[in-house]
Amino acid sequence: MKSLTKKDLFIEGHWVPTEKRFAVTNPATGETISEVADADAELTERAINVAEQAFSSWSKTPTQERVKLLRKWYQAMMDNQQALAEIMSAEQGKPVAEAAGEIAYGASFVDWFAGEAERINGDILPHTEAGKRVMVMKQPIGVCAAITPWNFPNAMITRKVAPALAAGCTIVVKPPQLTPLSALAIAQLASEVGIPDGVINIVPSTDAKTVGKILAESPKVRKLSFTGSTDVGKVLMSQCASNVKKISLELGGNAPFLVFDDADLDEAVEQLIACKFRNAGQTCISANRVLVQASVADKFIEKLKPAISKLKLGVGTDDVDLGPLVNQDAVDKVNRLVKSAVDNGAEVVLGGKVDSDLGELFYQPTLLTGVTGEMEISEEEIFGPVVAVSTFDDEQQGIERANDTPFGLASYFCSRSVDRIFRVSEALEYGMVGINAGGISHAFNPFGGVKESGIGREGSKYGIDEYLEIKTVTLGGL
Ligand SMILES: O=CCCC(=O)O
Repeated sequence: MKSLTKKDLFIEGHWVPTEKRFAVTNPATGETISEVADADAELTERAINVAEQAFSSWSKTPTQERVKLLRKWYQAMMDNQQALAEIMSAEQGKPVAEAAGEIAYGASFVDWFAGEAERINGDILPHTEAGKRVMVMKQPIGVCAAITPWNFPNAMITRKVAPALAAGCTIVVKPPQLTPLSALAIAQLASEVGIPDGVINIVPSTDAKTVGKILAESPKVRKLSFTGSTDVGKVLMSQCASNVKKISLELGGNAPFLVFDDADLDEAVEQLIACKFRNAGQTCISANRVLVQASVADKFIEKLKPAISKLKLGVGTDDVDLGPLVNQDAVDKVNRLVKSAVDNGAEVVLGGKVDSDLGELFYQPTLLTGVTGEMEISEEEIFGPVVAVSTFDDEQQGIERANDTPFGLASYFCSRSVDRIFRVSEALEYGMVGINAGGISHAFNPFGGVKESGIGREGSKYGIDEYLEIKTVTLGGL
């Protein structure tokens, strides 16, 4: 087996160096861990052309052959789980154990979509005219592009690449500048297990605007899937409009986490901690606004305090619960939101600053109370380890506050009453609702949002449809 630490572009099964390179740093230490090749417009076009050539044979490869290769790729990721987790932790900062969890989560999309490849079935429909039948065929959409974020350097790639390959599509991936190494490592494994050259191409780049525009505007690319900010998603969507490209967007969120007066408060605390502190809060489905019914707020906060206090912050290679934030911009944003909340009357109960003994990117697990819906911290995605608690009086007000945002990705609530569970889950304007559950992500769940949180669903039995076209074939003369 070759080393999984790769630093060049991956195009047509070859490692392609470039003269211009960029540094990838370890957020825990500030050290440069690699100098990675930097794709420009020409290399991006080359990757698209290669994916187009590979499409003609991959799309015709028998399903069972594609399934076999996907299952081998899944197994290779699991066999190398620890090595991949160490690469991820070094470039992204999350604890190695958590990174290993992400590798299993990421690999599970490959396994899941290998299964879905076996169930791409068409239909034969009756026709109103005698002597006619209608066949519905499902065909791979063509060359795909994926633009992925730094917070889940493995799973956000596999959640797009696996259904694309399962459907018979080829793909060009632009991984994030901050975490390209995880992407290149799984490309190496794909190559080792025999996924044909050109089926997966990886083009890390510092010029995200140019590469993104080429991928969005190229008529050779028939589908673009993006996970990232709403602002960038809107730009890509307008660029994709130039050739009416199919697009999936998984964008920003502002997840409410409601605790009702009939909740099991111990369970609510446990689920909130799991949800909020995953990846140090740098998760698009992280609880952003913790809304607690006023009558149970004091009791809830008393239970929450010790649970947050015992979280261990530190370097990802140690036995810790959370690592550093990804870079200084991330820390600056959290500092700004916390300061503005405090200036407007919120109280810091725990944390509220960087732990500079550990380093400048290590933000302490933080609890803020007295937060209101008007504060910036309630309107923006915090993307850091800050629990911002506000209160509401009754169910109706809780739902209104929860829906009072242009975003609609994930939402959560805790309640033990069956009628409330149905009422509230129907009333929440979100693509995903966790009830007494802070963990809602699985390969078999549809993942995606409404409103400005995106378009389309990833994972699940629905996820493969994003990579397929439906063709209606009417047969006469029967
Ligand atoms: O942050 C985005 C995705 C996280 C997940 O898949 O649970």
